[in-house]
Amino acid sequence: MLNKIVLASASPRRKEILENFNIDFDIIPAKVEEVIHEGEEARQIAMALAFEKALKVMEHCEADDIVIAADTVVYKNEILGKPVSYEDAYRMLSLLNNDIHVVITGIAVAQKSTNIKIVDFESTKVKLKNLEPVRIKKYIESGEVWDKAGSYAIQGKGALLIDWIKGDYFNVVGLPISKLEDILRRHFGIELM
Ligand SMILES: Cc1cn([C@H]2C[C@H](O)[C@@H](COP(=O)(O)OP(=O)(O)OP(=O)(O)O)O2)c(=O)[nH]c1=O
Repeated sequence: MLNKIVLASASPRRKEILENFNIDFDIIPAKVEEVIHEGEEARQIAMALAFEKALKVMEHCEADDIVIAADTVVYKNEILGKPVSYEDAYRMLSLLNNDIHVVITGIAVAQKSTNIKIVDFESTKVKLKNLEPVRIKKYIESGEVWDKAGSYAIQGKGALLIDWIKGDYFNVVGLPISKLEDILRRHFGIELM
């Protein structure tokens, strides 16, 4: 019998990405408080939060279920999560403006019955164009910044802010699908092709 796959995420983007591949899955959102500790590295935070989400959801699953979770952060001198206000979004986008930053997604895959617990990360470099303050304001007013790490969505109107990217595009959107397949193939014999 095939193991059930559970995506531990409320993010519509993660669901949409995974739906494009050869895999049936259920969704159980993970409710974890995203606390960032002083001095922690971005990749450490992204991996720890992804791992926490996977473990939380695993409690509600059958022992054979394979649970997948992810967490995305944006990093430039500091770790940027989701904006909490207009000012916060403006500050983040001004920090990222006309420069290179990295988007890091932690990915965790876990199964209770085998005690397999894998945690890894993917990193993508993104360069933003030189944006006039009025363009940044207009973008925030578009309304898509709110549930996005770093206050932009590359898959939305945020595409207009981007100069170039180096690495996996899907990693920026929130799910490093190629890295995920590496993990699923290697540890569970599951192919997404
Ligand atoms: C940089 C960037 C982030 N994002 C999103 C991906 C993530 O959904 C979000 C970062 O928040 P996360 O905390 O990683 O995820 P989430 O709260 O949306 O969902 P869950 O914890 O239930 O899995 O930012 C984009 O959609 N596009 C982008 O270009």
